[in-house]
Amino acid sequence: MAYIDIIKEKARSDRKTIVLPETTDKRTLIAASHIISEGIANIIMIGDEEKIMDGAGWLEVELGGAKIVNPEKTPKLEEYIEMLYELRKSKGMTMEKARELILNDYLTFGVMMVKSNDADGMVAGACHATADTLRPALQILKTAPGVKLVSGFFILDVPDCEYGDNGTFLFADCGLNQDPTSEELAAIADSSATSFRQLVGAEPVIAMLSHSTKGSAKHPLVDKVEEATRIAREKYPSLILDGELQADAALVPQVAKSKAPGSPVAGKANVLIFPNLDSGNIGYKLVQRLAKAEAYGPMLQGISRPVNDLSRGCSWQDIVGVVALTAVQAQLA
Ligand SMILES: CC(C)(COP(=O)(O)OP(=O)(O)OC[C@H]1O[C@@H](n2cnc3c(N)ncnc32)[C@H](O)[C@@H]1OP(=O)(O)O)[C@@H](O)C(=O)NCCC(=O)NCCS
Ligand SMILES: CC(=O)OP(=O)(O)O
Repeated sequence: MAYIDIIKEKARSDRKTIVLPETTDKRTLIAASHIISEGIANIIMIGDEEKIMDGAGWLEVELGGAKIVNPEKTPKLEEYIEMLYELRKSKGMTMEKARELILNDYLTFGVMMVKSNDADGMVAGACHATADTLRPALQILKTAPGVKLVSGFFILDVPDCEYGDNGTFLFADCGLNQDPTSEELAAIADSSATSFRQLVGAEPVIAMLSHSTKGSAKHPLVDKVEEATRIAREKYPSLILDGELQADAALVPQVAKSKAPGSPVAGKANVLIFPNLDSGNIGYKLVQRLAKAEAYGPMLQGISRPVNDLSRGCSWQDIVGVVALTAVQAQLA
């Protein structure tokens, strides 16, 4: 069974309610119809019912089972405005600004639905840049208890691949933290271990990636990853984690033997922690496009409720996959 089919099956076993606020996006409408017909999640779409149904009619997709919430007509309008104002007034939010956001910014409206337990999770980002998609989630939902940093990961399912967990990998951070410190990289490794266990169901084997393996290069960039490895080992001693490792040493047993003999991770890694967002974002897109991998994300970890992003380059199938993964996160929340 393909990785994502297992996730869809899990999602179906305890159906959650996911908000899709980008209802002018064609791929989102097509994805919604598949999610409903496959029973993966209950769907809430935000916007004007007539416009959404016109869009669906034009695309010839069935949205019969979706709940449509129009911010202008919802009985929850005043409650959400008041709540947003209360949550953000110390950061300069006014009642007027809160009203404008709740009425006009569907991403903020969707996050407020999740915050208010009117939905279990949200997926957006097909037609919004990541910064705009994630900001309301970070501002309103905040980190989960005991977590300092939210980070972004992808699940990659690589065809015909003998590495990782039968070709399935977690890559982080590919979406959020632009230049994490050593301390932050260690925290990203710990959150990624939890996400991997939850969503892949296997033991994480974590490589802290660099352009150097075990001191083969000298540079402050290498020192950062070496220090992150030291911190992670000290703070999370039960993790199977090693660094600094180049990608080939992390993945390929033959290369691991010569570059990092004796490493518990080299040649076996299934969780790859990138040193910064340039390498993480470029790395996942190369694997997705050149190796024809399925790429689901950027998913968030460390946030208090499940809200996940998409690439603007996503397909409707990617949206279905991320919704299924979001539903599984919601089951575990
Ligand atoms: C997401 C992002 C926009 C946040 O940065 P920002 O707009 O400058 O916003 P701020 O730093 O003021 O953060 C906004 C809020 O989110 C919180 N926040 C930001 N990053 C956070 C993180 N990694 N973990 C937890 N909270 C975070 C801040 O604490 C702040 O909360 P507050 O307003 O209650 O104080 C920024 O990190 C970013 O642009 N990341 C890259 C996204 C991207 O382009 N990715 C590539 C494509 S996937
Ligand atoms: C994840 C990502 O790179 O998002 P986008 O392609 O929308 O910038």
